[in-house]
Amino acid sequence: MAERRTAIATVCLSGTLEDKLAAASSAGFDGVEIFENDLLASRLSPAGIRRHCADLGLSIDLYQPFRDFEAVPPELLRANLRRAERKLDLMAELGTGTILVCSSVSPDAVDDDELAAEHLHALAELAAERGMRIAYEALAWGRFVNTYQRSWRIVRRAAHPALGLCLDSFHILSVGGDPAAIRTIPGEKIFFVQLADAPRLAMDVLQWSRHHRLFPGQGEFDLTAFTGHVLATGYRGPLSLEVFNDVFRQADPRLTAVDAMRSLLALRESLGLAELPEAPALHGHAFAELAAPAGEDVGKVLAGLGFTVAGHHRTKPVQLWAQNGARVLVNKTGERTAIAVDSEDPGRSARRAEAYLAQPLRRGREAVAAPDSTELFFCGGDDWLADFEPAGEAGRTAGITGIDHVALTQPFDQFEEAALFYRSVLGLRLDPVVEFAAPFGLVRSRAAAHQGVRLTLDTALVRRGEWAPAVREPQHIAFATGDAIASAKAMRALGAPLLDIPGNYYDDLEARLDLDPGLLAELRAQSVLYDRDEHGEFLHFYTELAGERVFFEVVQRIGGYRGYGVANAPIRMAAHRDRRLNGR
Ligand SMILES: O=C(O)c1ccc(O)c(O)c1
Ligand SMILES: [Mg+2]
Repeated sequence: MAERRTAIATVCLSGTLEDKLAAASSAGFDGVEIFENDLLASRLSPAGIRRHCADLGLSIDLYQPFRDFEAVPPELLRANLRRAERKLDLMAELGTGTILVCSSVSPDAVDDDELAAEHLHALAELAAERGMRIAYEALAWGRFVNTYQRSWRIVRRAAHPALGLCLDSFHILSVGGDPAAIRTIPGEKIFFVQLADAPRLAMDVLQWSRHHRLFPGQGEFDLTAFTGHVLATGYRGPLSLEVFNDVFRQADPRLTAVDAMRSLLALRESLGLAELPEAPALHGHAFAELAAPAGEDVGKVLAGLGFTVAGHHRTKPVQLWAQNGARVLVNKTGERTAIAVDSEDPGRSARRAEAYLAQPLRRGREAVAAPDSTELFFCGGDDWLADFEPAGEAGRTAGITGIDHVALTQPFDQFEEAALFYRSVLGLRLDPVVEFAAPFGLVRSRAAAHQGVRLTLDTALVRRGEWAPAVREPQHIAFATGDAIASAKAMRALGAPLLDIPGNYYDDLEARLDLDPGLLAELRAQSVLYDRDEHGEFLHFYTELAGERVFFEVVQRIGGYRGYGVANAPIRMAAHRDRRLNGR
């Protein structure tokens, strides 16, 4: 597998053909599929594109798509063969040997496999004369040929050495096709393989395919099983990504190409085929670091939550606040947000992150940049405490035991990438994507957790305009307590600015969940929110914003509750907004 070639279709990336090729090359792809529209709009001649790709170290593995060719009346066949000859000539200039032919969607096509095979045979003859090959792909919305089984029957019937299949995971998995039967196809008849994932959406399959595909591991299809079936046939060609996605189409292609390559690395690892440093065991969060520009009194809020200053960084204006196992760094330069995990082997964690194309950071400790530029530190136990001059402030406490999770607001364009990044680099498990209607628009959220490390990723679903207050939603840290009600009381006594929750919320809790009246009264009195799932219960409350961007949450997990109280997030957001506007 180390020698397995990787490719990416130019349609995955934003920009002109030159932008796309530069991005694919710098992310380390071996080859590209050139999408016809990218070539048509380019000022480079086909021979010029060939030279440009060679300079970039890219092979051109496929030219595509050629549409509506087969099973048509004779006069149309003549026109289609003529059209095909021009494209085969173009491919000779491009220096590529394989063209993708999509199954027909034309109203002129007829439902006749014999005729389709005959026509594809004629096309394969033209290709063979030039030493080229035809890869026939069944589109999920093909007029008559819409499964790979049917395209395979036609290819078998045509029985031409220059005619084979293109298998595209989307067309197979979107419509519930059984990929296991791929194993019955001889590998040498599979001429090309295109990989795409997608979220499960109940919608027209063409729209789904053209707008919502994702890179492997970012959606809900089982690309590991699919690719396993393909490789079992002895297929020797490249693993190529073909992802039509509205966000990727407008995002920086250099970032998208790295994301794409990371998805292939993760896929290979899931197949046991990649030589990557294994993810070391994690032991929860070591610390979280908040950017607190001068004038934002994060310290005052932390003191109210029962934290004390436990140290001062030896060289930087960074304070260490602690309460039992919860450690927060407050960075007065206001420069960065960082998360730090406690790793069994920080060096290996960093090597793995770099193998997964994370940007290493020179921070004196093992650290890399995540896609949203959050800094990710790998600590070994309490080794990092050596960077701090201890400050033996007296220990008050309000019941916090550690960091439960860190919520990271993601730039819209980086949401899918971030989930794949944290999953592959840290070995976190991803929860399904959830969406909720917040006061200022839809929010998409996804949690990633493993071995005591929990992150939630959020993004506004639609770019926001002037009205919405929080284009950059605040980041927040959630602390764990064994008793949320007791912690809330203790924190109020310490002067913590806890967020007030409206009475309507508690009336609804009462209606929906028939809670014990005593518990409900306590929740209401302390502005503690409540949720439950099939595993347990969740009590949580928030502070007001400390400055523009930072607030804290305190959570109590009872039983095996697995969630994050997402259903309550709109209540929190409205309350923060209310506070900001009315000073209440
Ligand atoms: O959406 C399409 O038309 C289209 C074209 C070429 C492909 O390889 C494909 O999977 C889809
Ligand atoms: Mg395809």
